[in-house]
Amino acid sequence: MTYWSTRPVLRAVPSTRSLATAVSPKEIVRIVEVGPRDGLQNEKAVIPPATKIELVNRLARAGSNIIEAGSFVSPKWVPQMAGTFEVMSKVEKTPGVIHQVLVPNMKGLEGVFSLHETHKGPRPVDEIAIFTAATDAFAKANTNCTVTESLARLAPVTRAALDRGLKVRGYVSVVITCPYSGKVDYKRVRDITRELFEMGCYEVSLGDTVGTGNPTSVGEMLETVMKTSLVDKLAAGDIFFHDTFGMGVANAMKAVEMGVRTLDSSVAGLGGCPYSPGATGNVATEDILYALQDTRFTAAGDLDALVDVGFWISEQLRRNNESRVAKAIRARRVREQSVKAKL
Ligand SMILES: CC(C)(COP(=O)([O-])OP(=O)([O-])OC[C@H]1O[C@@H](n2cnc3c(N)ncnc32)[C@H](O)[C@@H]1OP(=O)([O-])[O-])[C@@H](O)C(=O)NCCC(=O)NCCSC(=O)C[C@@](C)(O)CC(=O)[O-]
Repeated sequence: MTYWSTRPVLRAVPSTRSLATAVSPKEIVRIVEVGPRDGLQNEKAVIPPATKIELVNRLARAGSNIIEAGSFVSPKWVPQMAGTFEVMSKVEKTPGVIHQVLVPNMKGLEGVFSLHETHKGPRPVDEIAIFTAATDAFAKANTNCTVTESLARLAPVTRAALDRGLKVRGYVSVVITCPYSGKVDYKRVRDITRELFEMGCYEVSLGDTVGTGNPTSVGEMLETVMKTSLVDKLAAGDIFFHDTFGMGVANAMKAVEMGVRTLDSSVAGLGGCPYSPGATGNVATEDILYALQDTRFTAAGDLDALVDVGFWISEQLRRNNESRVAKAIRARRVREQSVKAKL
């Protein structure tokens, strides 16, 4: 069978075809690879900067073209993210690959500025991501302040980043369920999303941080959020699924069906969130790429190469690879090799 090696990369319509026979070009779904940040931040093992750099570079070589590579947060709060300055200063800059980092406050942004001032060559950071939550309880656990306080803290960070030519992406956590205060009011998600857009974010990622959502609740949440004047922008926005209940791929496909054109995922299903007890890893990038195959959508990334990256990083972390697609592909490779050996 050849479908394992089908590469879900951009496919152009050959110009020699007549209009009558031309295949419609596929619509692009952007994939933000968050494994090196949201993934590694919640793994028990703290890996050295050299391994993180290798991960980011291997992902780029495997075709990931938007990579969240680290975060400039307090190492006391998230020790796994210590060393992001070094990681970003040594990551290979490949044309066409966007490197993003998470920033919680002005101190974090100053870290990015100082990296850019001292770095020789192209700027290592193309975009920053700021984050807040849909509930005060989660915002306090994650950033030691309420949602309103976090938005007030993030507004000047966004302005300063935009002034220096850095694009800004926003995250809203716990858009379905909060691990501390239960079911979330989707109107609150809508209002916070709107504030992030008004602040200057070009895209807002809606995180089902606990991973309790299913296609029905995700659909209801998206419908509420899309009932604003910002429907177009949200359609260009994205949604971020943790896979605690195994609904990650189904939820992602539901979001795509509803017009969302960016998805966040982690190679090998790395990660979770340190302030979200019980949350498992993110939906695996390999699983999303597989689900998008044979649809009218296409996304960057070489599935076979990403499977290799996923097994490599899982080995470094001494953890299991949580991508079901990756495990199935590896099992198939083993079978094919043993058949060949017998010939
Ligand atoms: C926001 C703070 C800093 C507030 O934490 P705080 O304790 O209120 O901050 P503070 O201003 O009082 O500072 C405390 C100490 O941290 C230092 N500090 C302060 N800022 C920085 C910084 N940027 N970089 C490095 N150090 C910093 C600061 O210098 C000081 O050091 P000390 O004087 O004690 O030695 C803290 O709560 C924090 O770092 N939180 C980050 C939590 C985090 O990274 N969570 C995971 C990311 S969010 C997520 O994963 C969800 C998402 C986005 O993926 C979507 C989803 O799935 O839901």
